[in-house]
Amino acid sequence: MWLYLRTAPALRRVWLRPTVFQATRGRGVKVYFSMAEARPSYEDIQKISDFLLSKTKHRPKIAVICGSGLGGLADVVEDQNAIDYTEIPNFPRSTVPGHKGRMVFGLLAGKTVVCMQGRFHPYEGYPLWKVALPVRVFKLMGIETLFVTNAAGALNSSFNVGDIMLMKDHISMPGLAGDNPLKGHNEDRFGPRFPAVSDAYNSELRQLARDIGKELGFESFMQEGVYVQVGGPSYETIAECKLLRMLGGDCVGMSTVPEVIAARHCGIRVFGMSLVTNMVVMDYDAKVTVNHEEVLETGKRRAQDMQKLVSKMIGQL
Ligand SMILES: O=P(O)(O)O[C@H]1O[C@H](CO)[C@@H](O)[C@H]1O
Ligand SMILES: Nc1nc2[nH]cnc2c(=O)[nH]1
Repeated sequence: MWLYLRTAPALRRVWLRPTVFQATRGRGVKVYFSMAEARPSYEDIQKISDFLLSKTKHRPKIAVICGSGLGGLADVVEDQNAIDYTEIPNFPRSTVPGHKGRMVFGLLAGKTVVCMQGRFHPYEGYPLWKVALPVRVFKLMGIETLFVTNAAGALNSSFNVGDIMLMKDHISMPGLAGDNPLKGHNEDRFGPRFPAVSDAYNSELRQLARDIGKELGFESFMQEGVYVQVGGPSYETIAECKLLRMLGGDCVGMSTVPEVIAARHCGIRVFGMSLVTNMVVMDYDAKVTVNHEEVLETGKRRAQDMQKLVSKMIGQL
């Protein structure tokens, strides 16, 4: 059963699920309803894609999702058309400092791109399908390659603040606990019910990053490793950090994996990169704690190098 609610700024369609049936003596059956926001259909996502393409002459095949404090890349896009998320119908809003909340179309290193200057996170209250929604919009726009960046804490003690880690794999804590952006009805027009993600991070793009990193003299601060996605927004306890390191994680953050899973599901190839903005706290005697200001500050310091690496890679695609 559908219920239509008028909420700012739009009319929202809410699916009412009958959840509890309770027999009442002599009075038939009582039905209780719980509310869940309806997922957009393929056609709804097509409308978002058409809306965006109607606002720009650019027709990108490459998309970039910028992490916390790493949106500067979108500012150097040339001949740009920027669309605020608040203008896009049925699109989430950015609520986190360091995420401007704009979709920027234009040219980077001579290639047509679209950059998301700000991503969505589960801790903002968004379900995983909504966090990954922009990737499906990208698919219907014609995107073939996705670059994802994020700010992350290093679990690997041989890493340093300011290192760039090429993502070779991930561990999704929400995924292992049963939450996944693909949970629920599978839309076959995007991809199969059971997609493989053992090859999620494209090895040729990783090799290109290594080669370009070498050319740029970045070898001393380039790493490769496994990103662990946690729910946040609280940072990890010391015991959690020790556990995640034992599981094989090199960096930890609160994002990226939902977008990567949705991208691989619909056949978009992915390159992922983490900027180490802090070392996680592993010592009970430590006097330091992690904070978002430090995360954004490190982002600023290393942003230029990350931008150089990403634009050179895009230039060579
Ligand atoms: O992953 P991005 O969006 O780069 O941001 C990272 O930094 C924030 C915490 O400081 C969290 O949102 C974490 O996921
Ligand atoms: N979960 C998590 N996310 C981060 N983003 C940047 N640093 C961190 C961190 O230490 N932990």
